[in-house]
Amino acid sequence: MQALVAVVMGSKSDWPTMEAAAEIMDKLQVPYHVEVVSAHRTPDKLMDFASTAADKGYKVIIGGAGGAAHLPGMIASKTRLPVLGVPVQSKALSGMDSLLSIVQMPKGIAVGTLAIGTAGAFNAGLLASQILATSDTQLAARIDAFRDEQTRSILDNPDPRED
Ligand SMILES: Nc1c(C(=O)O)ncn1[C@@H]1O[C@H](COP(=O)(O)O)[C@@H](O)[C@H]1O
Repeated sequence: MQALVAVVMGSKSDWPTMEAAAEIMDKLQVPYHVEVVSAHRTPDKLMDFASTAADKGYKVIIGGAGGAAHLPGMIASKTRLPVLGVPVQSKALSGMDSLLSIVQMPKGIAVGTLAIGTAGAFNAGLLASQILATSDTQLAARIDAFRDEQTRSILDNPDPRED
């Protein structure tokens, strides 16, 4: 099946965070592609990836990186596709470095920045799915069902002392 979302990350060490994006897209049946690409370590591959992403049929790109996280911004500089950036939690600065590297884009090149860590990765997968759902009514229905399920699980068990 044609992958509609590309999930790229700066290192294999980012996968334990970025797999949360895959988790929600699996649940919502959104086809995606996963690959390590680094602005710093594989700069030519990054430029090639970003400049051919739209021709490959991707509609949204999720980029996760930690530390000096230039990856999402550099991808955004070479593609018109929406880029969602996930700051991976770093050891030295707990992800504040990743967050600020991704969020402080200069005017004119946009990256949508999510929260630090797995919650941000999960929401990046969800937001990518919501973007695709603007032109896919079946996916929209699956997202509504996911949200209903989430709401119901809270309303059905509101006592904080019980699992
Ligand atoms: N921030 C970037 C980029 C980039 O922005 O291109 N490439 C790798 N990295 C990050 O370096 C961290 C440490 O990587 P290693 O664990 O491989 O040493 C990872 O979080 C990765 O995203």
